[in-house]
Amino acid sequence: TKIARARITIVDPPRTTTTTTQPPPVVNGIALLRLLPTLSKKGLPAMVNDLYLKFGSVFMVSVFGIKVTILIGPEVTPHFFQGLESEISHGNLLEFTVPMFGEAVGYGRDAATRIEQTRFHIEALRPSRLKNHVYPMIQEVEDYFAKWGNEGIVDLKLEFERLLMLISSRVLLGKEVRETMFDEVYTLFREIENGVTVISFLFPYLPIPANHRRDRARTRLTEILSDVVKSRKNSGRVEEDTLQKLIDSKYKDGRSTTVPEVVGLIIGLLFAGKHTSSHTSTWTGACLLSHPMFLRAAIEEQKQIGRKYKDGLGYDAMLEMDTLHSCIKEALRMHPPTPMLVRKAHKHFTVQTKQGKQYDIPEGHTVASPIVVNNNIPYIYKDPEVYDPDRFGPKRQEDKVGGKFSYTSFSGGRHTCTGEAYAYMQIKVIWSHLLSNFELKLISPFPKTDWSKFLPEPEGTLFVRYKRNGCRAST
Ligand code: HEM
Repeated sequence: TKIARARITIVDPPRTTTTTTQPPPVVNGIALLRLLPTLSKKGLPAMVNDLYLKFGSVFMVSVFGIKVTILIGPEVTPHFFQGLESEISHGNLLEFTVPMFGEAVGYGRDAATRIEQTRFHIEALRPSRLKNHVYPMIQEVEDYFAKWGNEGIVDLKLEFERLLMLISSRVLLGKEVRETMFDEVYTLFREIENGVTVISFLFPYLPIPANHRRDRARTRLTEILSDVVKSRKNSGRVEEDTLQKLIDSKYKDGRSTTVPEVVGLIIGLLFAGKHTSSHTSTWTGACLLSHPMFLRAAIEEQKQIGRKYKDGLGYDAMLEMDTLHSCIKEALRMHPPTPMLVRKAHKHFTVQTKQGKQYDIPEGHTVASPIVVNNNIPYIYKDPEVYDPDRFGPKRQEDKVGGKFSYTSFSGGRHTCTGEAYAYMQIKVIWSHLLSNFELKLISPFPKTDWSKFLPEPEGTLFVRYKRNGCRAST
């Protein structure tokens, strides 16, 4: 049985046949004020959904004096996702990352350099490179859960946060950090992460305590990582991790990456990959452990794959875990860690809705596409409020049938997530181990989403009772 959870339900807006281009409908201040109770009680997706129902898939709101055009659904988002950087880009919307990653990378640099640096990320995280990372991931996961007792109660959210950082430090940062400096790096990184708030997003350089703590933490983290990079460069020592790939990266003109660039690039990857994967692992657990039918199917798949790969699971085995993959993908559909994508339109463009209306989006507008609403459109996803991993199975493939940009948890087009394959791999390694080795029971209620966080997460704790397979429960 599928257990429906109380979530937003989106109905298709009425169909019209107008074809003349017009400006997007404007949501005025009064309409926004009327939705404040919805925002405080049900959160951002419910509020944007209400606007979608009323205004359709394209509308404009004014927030803090900034005009934001909202685009919802695959019909109106192709240009948003794949338009040229000169026509639509992040503009200065990611300025808040400069004090986090440093001025040597990303939005501290010009667009051409940034594009080359994105290529370094893409090459360092290529799925083919993942093969080398799977064994270290498995080792890290086995060592971690070996420390659990035969039975007990744990907060999975807390466990995953630490475990994901352990995996990242081994696979991304490398053995120097993992073996001798993990605790300090973990603490510093959390300080930088905690510095990401609505205020730091809007005013990244405001002299407030949170920004000071973030700056102090980055200075120290930069010192530590710079020493690691310099020591490798000086000694000629070469490792198998992602840090090494960034050290070995070269610009088109043959120039090597500098130490501050390598450090900024690796902090950027840590930031992009850690909280997203850790919250997705938690949501996957909450969804699976509250849906017995899918839990049984995922456990059965582990048994089958375990029988096939008797000598131990590796890269190929992980790729065969289609059921687990769908369970994670469905948790991500319903609980995307990045709920809203934003861009700046440098040139006006036109969109056409499913109903045939055409809108002109003016140059200079901030444009946003809410993943939380895109992923719940009922003409693409049947009963979108229901956790149903089978929707991605070979018979239904709802996201493929819905067309390009129907599933946007990893964004799409020009800025699609470079770490998607890596993310699935590490979450599968974790859940494959848990499902194969433990009986798990959810104790906490199904978590709500904490919308007060800049990057929303499962609210509170996620307590589960575990019992190691083959162990008798104590009385
Ligand atoms: C479940 C886990 C993850 C989710 C849901 C996720 C989601 C996203 C999204 C939505 C974007 C696009 C933002 C935009 O269009 O503005 C993005 C970008 C990115 N992600 Fe992920 N991500 C995940 C894990 C990871 C991991 C593990 C890494 C690396 C280790 C990573 C690296 C990146 C990078 C480098 C970008 C920037 C791409 C660009 O701007 O060109 N992500 N991610």
